[in-house]
Amino acid sequence: MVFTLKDINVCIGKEKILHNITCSISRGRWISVIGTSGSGKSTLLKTLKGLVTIDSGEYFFDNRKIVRKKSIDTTAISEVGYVFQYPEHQFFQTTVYKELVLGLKHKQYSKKRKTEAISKILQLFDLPEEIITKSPFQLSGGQRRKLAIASVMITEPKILLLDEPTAALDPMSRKKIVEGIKHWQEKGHTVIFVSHHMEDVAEYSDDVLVMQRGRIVTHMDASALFFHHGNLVEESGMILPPSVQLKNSVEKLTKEYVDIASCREADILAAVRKAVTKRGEQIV
Ligand SMILES: Nc1ncnc2c1ncn2[C@@H]1O[C@H](COP(=O)(O)OP(=O)(O)OP(=O)(O)O)[C@@H](O)[C@H]1O
Repeated sequence: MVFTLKDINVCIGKEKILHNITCSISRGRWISVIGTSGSGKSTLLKTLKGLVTIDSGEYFFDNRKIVRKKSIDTTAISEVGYVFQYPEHQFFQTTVYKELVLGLKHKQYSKKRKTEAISKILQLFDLPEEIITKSPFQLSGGQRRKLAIASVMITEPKILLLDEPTAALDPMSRKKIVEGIKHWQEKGHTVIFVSHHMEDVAEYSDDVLVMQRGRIVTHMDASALFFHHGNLVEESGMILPPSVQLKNSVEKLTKEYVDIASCREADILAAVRKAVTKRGEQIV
């Protein structure tokens, strides 16, 4: 297990924000964290990155206990990259170039290699080279979000904590970025992804963690959650992904269970198409 939390409680001021959080996360998986606004998703991510004080409970990273007297040994989690919910919170440099080169400061790269690494990451995120002399605060909202992810990715973390990384992005940019992250995860990296986009959650997650009022309501395989425990999603105040809603409507209409391998949209649409075609043939 890369992360193991046991009975973690987090208070901010006098308010208890996280209640008895217990969960284990394996390496190499994509875990999405969902829940309505204020359910504690960002606070959970901040807890994993050691950005909030843990009131009580135990935190193990790679099976090593890393909380001592409420504070986290952050050097133990240096391979964990964190993309803030609001990109503005992570920019400290005066130019995009400085922001990106900062991520390479621990690498023994020549100037040429640094420039190449920066060009490569800009290309990956579809950001024009011209922006490198600009202040991060002169970029558009979507460009800032891309820069926020790029400036963490350039450090080559093994684990990425992403807090709503695609908010404020147009649909094409969103798809491109999430697919890029998926491609990176499939090479053996771990992704913990907070998102309100249920389509993305269904499309890319291995497991989903559902939060409600600072508690983990459930943590299970994405297909099992959306196909067999959709009530937990809805009872927690969220809406099922459109493709899952379509599957449910077809099942209601045909009174037959539609068997589907995964909750990825293409798999659902193929199975629904098959079920509808079969029914059409029976009618004829
Ligand atoms: N710095 C803070 N001071 C006081 N309360 C806070 C602070 N940060 C978070 N909270 C409270 O903790 C609770 C959980 O907030 P959190 O940001 O973790 O929720 P979230 O699920 O990420 O919400 P969203 O989807 O809106 O980003 C909320 O009630 C919030 O008001």
